[in-house]
Amino acid sequence: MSDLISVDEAHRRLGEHALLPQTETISVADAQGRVLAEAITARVSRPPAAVSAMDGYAVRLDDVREAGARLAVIGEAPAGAPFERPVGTGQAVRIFTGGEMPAGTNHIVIQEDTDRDGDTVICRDAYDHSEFVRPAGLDFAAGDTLLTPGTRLCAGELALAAAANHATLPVQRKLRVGILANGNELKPPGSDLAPGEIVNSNPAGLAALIRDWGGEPVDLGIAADTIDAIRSAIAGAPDIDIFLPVGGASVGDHDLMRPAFAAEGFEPVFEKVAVRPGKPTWFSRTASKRVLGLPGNPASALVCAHLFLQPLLTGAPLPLVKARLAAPLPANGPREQYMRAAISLTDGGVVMAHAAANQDSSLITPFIRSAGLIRRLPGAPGMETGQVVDCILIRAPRWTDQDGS
Ligand SMILES: Nc1nc2c(c(=O)[nH]1)N[C@H]1C(S)=C(S)[C@@H](COP(=O)(O)OP(=O)(O)OC[C@H]3O[C@@H](n4cnc5c(N)ncnc54)[C@H](O)[C@@H]3O)O[C@H]1N2
Ligand code: MOO
Repeated sequence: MSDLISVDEAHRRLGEHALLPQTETISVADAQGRVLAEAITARVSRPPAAVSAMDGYAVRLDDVREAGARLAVIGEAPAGAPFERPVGTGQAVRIFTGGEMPAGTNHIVIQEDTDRDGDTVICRDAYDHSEFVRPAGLDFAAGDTLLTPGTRLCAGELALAAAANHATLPVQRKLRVGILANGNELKPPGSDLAPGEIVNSNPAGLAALIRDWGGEPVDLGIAADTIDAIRSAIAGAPDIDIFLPVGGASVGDHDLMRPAFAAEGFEPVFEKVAVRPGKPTWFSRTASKRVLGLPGNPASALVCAHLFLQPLLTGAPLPLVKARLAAPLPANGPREQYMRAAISLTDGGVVMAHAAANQDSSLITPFIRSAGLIRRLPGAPGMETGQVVDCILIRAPRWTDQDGS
């Protein structure tokens, strides 16, 4: 089980052991960014009846085929208060945007093209086809399936669900991801640091990514470098779906995360991945829980969260784009490599990737300039400026970025 597996094989095993989503029902007002669990069907038609698209007069088209028609105004139809009687030949109804078309009318003359003489409206122009009428169900009809399961709810989807007369929506319950740091050297941000101590910085970045991917981060704190300390942190967090231990993943005497989780009943699915950075990344499971072990090196932790936690949380393929290299790259070694890179646009609109000069796995600073990770397959030859590479987007590019080195 200690085999070094490829990134593709790791993805296959993650997919095989993905947690089945559970459903909860929440208010539309709280549903931004959530993932629909069931199809949403329209409870009403929109618009519910034919309505006017403009302020003006609802008329019979046949009455205004000649310029200068004089029609008797027999009532009003503002939005929300339909005019109930049928409209006959030679008659018109004053109507406002969103008002229902009265029975018998099939055309709107906008008010700018009319003159008013007491209860008579004079339509100055001639018309040969119906205008400014929105038919019933133009947007959607009652019973239409509007949204399918798996849809992420953004502005358009939320407006649509509300318009279809849904106050609540069935969504996937957020997976609770428990971030567990480990290391006697770690202290919370803001601490007075003694010699040898460093800041526990990885959870801050990982929690942000978990939220971006629709999960709920839970800070399980810092466990000391003993199996018992790690085991009690695991046992003390019973409502976690995915444990995310960070650090203690490698082969040193203080790398105790795997044995601690094994002692708590987690069975290994993979133990190492041929990826750079992040070779010690590991994944284990019980019947209802998963644990993705990330290396403690900050760049390894963030990159491997993108590569392996993201698909576990979103169930979606990684967001790949093609870009041209802004600078040459050396040949790659035997591990698949993901290089932090700025993503920018040339004046001509070509997407460019510029790998950070230093790819050391301890560095955090390159992430503030990097919107992408250039993917280099095992043994890939050196590449020249302008050649096309695959990049995983790790955040929306700021297209004004010009350089990432
Ligand atoms: N003899 C070998 N040594 C190492 C190997 C190997 O194969 N053989 N692998 C190296 C690789 S690759 C990586 S990556 C690291 C992984 O190390 P661990 O996951 O065991 O991480 P730690 O040793 O706990 O920490 C590494 C580094 O990161 C710092 N760290 C840890 N946690 C945090 C945190 N929450 N916030 C900020 N910084 C953190 C820690 O202080 C260390 O400096 O192992 C190599 N070694
Ligand atoms: O995998 Mo480690 O991340 O190479 O430093």
